[in-house]
Formats: sequence, C-alpha cells, structure tokens
Amino acid sequence: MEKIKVGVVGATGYAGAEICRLLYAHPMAELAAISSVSFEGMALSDVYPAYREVCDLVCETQADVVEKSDVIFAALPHGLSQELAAECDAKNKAFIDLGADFRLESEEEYKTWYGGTFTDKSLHQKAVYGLPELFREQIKTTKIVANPGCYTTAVPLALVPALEMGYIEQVGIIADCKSGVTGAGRKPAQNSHFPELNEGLSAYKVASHRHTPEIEQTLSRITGKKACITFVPHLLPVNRGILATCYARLKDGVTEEMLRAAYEARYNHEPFVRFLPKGKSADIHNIKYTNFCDVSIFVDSRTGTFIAISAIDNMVKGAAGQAIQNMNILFGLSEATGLMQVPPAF
Ligand SMILES: NC(=O)C1=CN([C@@H]2O[C@H](COP(=O)(O)OP(=O)(O)OC[C@H]3O[C@@H](n4cnc5c(N)ncnc54)[C@H](OP(=O)(O)O)[C@@H]3O)[C@@H](O)[C@H]2O)C=CC1
Ligand SMILES: CC(=O)N[C@@H](CCC(=O)OP(=O)(O)O)C(=O)O
Repeated sequence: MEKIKVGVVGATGYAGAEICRLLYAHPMAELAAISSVSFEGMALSDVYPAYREVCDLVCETQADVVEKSDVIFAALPHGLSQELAAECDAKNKAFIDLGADFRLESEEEYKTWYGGTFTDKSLHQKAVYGLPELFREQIKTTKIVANPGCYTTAVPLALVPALEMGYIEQVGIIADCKSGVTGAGRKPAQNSHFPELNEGLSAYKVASHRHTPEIEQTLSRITGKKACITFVPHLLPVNRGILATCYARLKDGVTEEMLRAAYEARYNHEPFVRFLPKGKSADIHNIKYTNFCDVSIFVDSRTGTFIAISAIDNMVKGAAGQAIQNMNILFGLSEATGLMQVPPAF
C-alpha cells in the first residue's frame, strides 16, 4: 500500500511541529509538505533545531500543502480553518482541524465563545467531532474531523463510563484541571514568561473558559441530557501534561466495585486509555510524549462523592497524537499505527 501523503498547515507552531515529530514514527504515512506564513522558505529544522537531519522539509505555502497531500492537518489559531476546509472539501481531500472551528455543533455557542460565524453550514454538517473513544464509527464516515482540545479530551475520558452507566449525577459536575504551558502555544505571553510562571500555580478563566461548552456538548451526547459543568483550568509550570480531577455526586446504591467494573469493561479494549488499579492515581509523568490517557477513580464514601482523575499529554492525546489517531481511522488503518510510543520511566 502506498504511504498516505500528509500535509501540515501551521507546522511551525507547537501542535503542528508535534504532528511532524510523530509522523516520523508512522510506517504508513509520510510528511509531504508543510506550511508557515512567518517562516516560508525556511526548513522546519531551522525553526526547531531538534529536527535537524530528521525533518529538514522547507515551509511552503498553504496552497502547496493542499496540492501535495491526501490529508491536511490544520494547526492554526481559531477562526482560520473554515476557508481551508472548504478548499480541501472541493478537492476531495481529508481535513483534520486541530483548532475549534468545527468542534461546536451550535453556531450560537460558537458565536458566544469564539465570536465567529459558520461561513459554510454544509461543511459543519459534514464535520465529525474526533474523540475516537466515543465517536469512532461516525469518524469513519467523514472527511472533515474536528479534533478536540486538550481539556476537552481529558475531562470526558475521566467521566464516560460512570455517566454511560448512570452511576453519577450529571448536575453539579466539577472539573478542576491543570495544564502544562505548551497548551498556550508558541507565542510568548506575560503569564507564560518564566519568572512569572516558575514556582507558581494559579487558576485562569475561572468558570469562563471556552472549553466549557465543548465539554458540555460531549457529556450531553453521552447521556442524552443537557449537561452543565463547572470547569476551572490552572496553569502548571511544566512543559507538557494535563491532569483533570473531576468531582460528581454518586447516585444512591452505587459502590466503588460497580464503578471499577464499568471502567474496566469500557476501557479494556481501548488502545490508548489505561485504567489504573485501585488506589493508584494518574500522574502526568507517566503519559509524557505518548497518546495514552491514564484514568483513575476514587469514591469518598463519607460525602458521597465520585472522583475521577485523568492524565494526558496535551500535545499528543490532547492534540497531535489524537489527530493522527483520527487519520488512522479515516484511512482504515489500525488506530494505534505509529502511535505506540513508550513514555520515559522518569
Ligand atoms: N498547544 C496545545 O496543547 C493544543 C493546541 N491546539 C490547537 O491547535 C492550534 C495550534 O495551536 P498551537 O500550535 O499551540 O499554536 P502556536 O501559536 O504554537 O502555532 C500557531 C501556528 O499557526 C500559524 N499562524 C499564526 N497566525 C497565522 C495566520 N494568520 N495565518 C496562517 N498561519 C498562522 C503559526 O505560524 P506562522 O506564523 O509561522 O505561519 C503557527 O504555525 C490552535 O487552534 C490550538 O488551539 C489544540 C489542542 C492542544
Ligand atoms: C495552558 C493553555 O493556555 N491552554 C489552552 C488550551 C489549549 C487547547 O486545548 O487548545 P484549543 O485551543 O485547541 O482548544 C487554553 O487554555 O486556551
């Protein structure tokens, strides 16, 4: 079988560069073209010296990338993908968007949280939300994938089995999350400036982050009832990793054994979700540079609270790895192809 030709638009950003890194371990795909506006004409290894003699591909234009590729990954700031998706759709090329332009089903919600509109509604109807553990059958039927954000992967994966079984109340869920700084992208900012970030830990966009409606949309799809959650992200002074600690009220009569059985059954065959043994808690150390999502659960029987803690690498399962997992589904490959990296032991 011929290798899939992959193009990355926005390859010089953190998410785009991470797709390029992961593709070099993919036996069935090859990086055909990359693009950048600021670095056009320069090699990716000039932007990221770590890639020297690995990826010396030169940044071209967006149009070159579309022309040379079977599948185009867009790793662009929000709002720039709709036009590119239209171009790919017209040329019958697969399109995987790492931004948020196609994630929300409701245009109203999109307007509220992103300030934009759906420029071509038919494209939005074709797009499928790319969280494989929940929607892999739908992903197989599309050519436009809306790759989820990082928090919006970690939180649902922590809660899915308990919600599907109806073991927890959907009302009153709290997601307390911490993210490494690569989540904010490559562009420097005051809050990610080393002296102001290092040795600190603080919340941001408290109960007002744009991932809130995206998480609610996924949880609503699981239960068939409108979800409403409290989501508080924190900026953790590390490069990579998301830890999502989620709290929910246990329904009467539900025991830890019932919950553990539900999680084991649900995630047993998932290549990337590792359900941890009783008493073990997910740690961002153990998933670094991989597409794994570690999930651990606890019951506080004194207060009737269910606690689910998940850990992902925001750049891999939270972005580039999940995007490649979606590409594998679109092209009929085994989902784990090229994605079985081993995390460093320490
Ligand atoms: N970082 C993360 O953990 C995650 C990021 N994402 C999403 O992935 C996308 C990329 O994020 P990230 O890599 O972090 O961001 P970066 O800021 O690191 O990179 C953005 C990329 O877009 C290009 N770009 C910026 N402005 C324009 C423009 N006007 N026209 C064309 N290209 C432009 C930039 O490069 P150049 O100037 O060279 O063209 C760069 O390649 C975003 O939508 C983000 O939300 C999703 C999940 C997780
Ligand atoms: C630490 C940090 O700033 N994180 C980013 C989320 C990154 C992410 O998942 O991205 P999307 O933009 O694709 O939704 C934030 O809070 O906006």
